[in-house]
Amino acid sequence: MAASPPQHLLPHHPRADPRRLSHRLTIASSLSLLCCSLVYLLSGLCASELTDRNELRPSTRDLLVPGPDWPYGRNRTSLVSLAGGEGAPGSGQPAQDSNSSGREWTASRKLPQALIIGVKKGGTRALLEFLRLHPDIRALGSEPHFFDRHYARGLDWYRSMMPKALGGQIVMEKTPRYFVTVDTPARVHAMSQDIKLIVVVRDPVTRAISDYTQIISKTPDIPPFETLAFKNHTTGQIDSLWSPLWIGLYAQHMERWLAWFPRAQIHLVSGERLISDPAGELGKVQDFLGLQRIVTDKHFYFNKTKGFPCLKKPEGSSKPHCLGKTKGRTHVSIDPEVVQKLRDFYRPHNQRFYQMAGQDFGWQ
Ligand SMILES: Nc1ncnc2c1ncn2[C@@H]1O[C@H](COP(=O)(O)OS(=O)(=O)O)[C@@H](OP(=O)(O)O)[C@H]1O
Repeated sequence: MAASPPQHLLPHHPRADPRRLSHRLTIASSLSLLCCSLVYLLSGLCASELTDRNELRPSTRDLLVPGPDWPYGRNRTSLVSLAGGEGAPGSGQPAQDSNSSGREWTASRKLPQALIIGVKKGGTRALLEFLRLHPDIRALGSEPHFFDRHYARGLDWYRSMMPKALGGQIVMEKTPRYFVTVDTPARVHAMSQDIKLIVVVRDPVTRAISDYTQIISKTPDIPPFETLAFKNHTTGQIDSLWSPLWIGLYAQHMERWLAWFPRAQIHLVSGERLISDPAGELGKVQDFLGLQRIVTDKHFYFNKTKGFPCLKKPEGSSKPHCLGKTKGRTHVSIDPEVVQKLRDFYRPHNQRFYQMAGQDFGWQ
């Protein structure tokens, strides 16, 4: 007959002790309840964190939708912009949204609350691309030219061109030609009396040469700068109606805007300081837009090869970014005597502009 093991070595069968069993069951169910609560709490936290990141603060990378001068294609929007080119409002189709991974159903298309209205060759692309780093700004990559060329398409069309934005975000676009087109101030005013207007101004002589450099790069057969700049080269009479010179009559253009908007609603950016101190100029623009100063000197570095400030690695990207090669190009060389004549021509106009602006931009 086989011997039974001693009683204390026998496996303890629960049924053998109902009191212990119920005690253990109570502990087990309390533990599982605690675990469930913990899992629930943690998943809730994760969900709300995702919501914050995607809805309230789309990543900087999502906001870096390249415009025509921004050589880093990323999605279909940027290709549409690139295809449209500067001055073309894309395909006329509603804007594709850059932040397709985000919770777009909470975002909507709104009319812009801020515009970069000029000036051509002032540094408007640099300003727009730098502002885009701000999570509270949604900016259209291409120039829609709504108020100067496509006004007849109506505000619904204009709205449909804008990128989707969340509640607190500011929608903006840049079309440098607005500053000099006669009907634009009244049209902008009819859309919004509160809109914030930004003008990047640059020494009008350098600006004119920059403008001409672009024109001759597209149409190499045009006459020399001197021929177009003077009505009569011998008498030195300037042709102020020649577009590259006419655009530089800032006081004249500013006067038209001031007939519709108070001075406080127009912010002037120095094109020269945008190059020498981009963070300083961006700080003032962010203040003007009522935004937190998020774009700071941490975002910029000076690229010696390009000779201009560029962006350090934007969030989510491993590469620094500079503007495209049509920005910051070598200007055609102009006879210094001609340059001096132009400086003399602009001096009184610049003085008048400084008075209107309440700011001396230090052009010679
Ligand atoms: N960071 C940076 N990188 C490159 N270029 C810069 C930058 N900041 C300002 N700029 C100046 O911007 C000038 C072009 O101005 P815009 O962008 O307003 O031109 S345009 O009206 O949209 O064609 C361009 O003019 P050019 O130098 O004549 O090419 C630049 O001087």
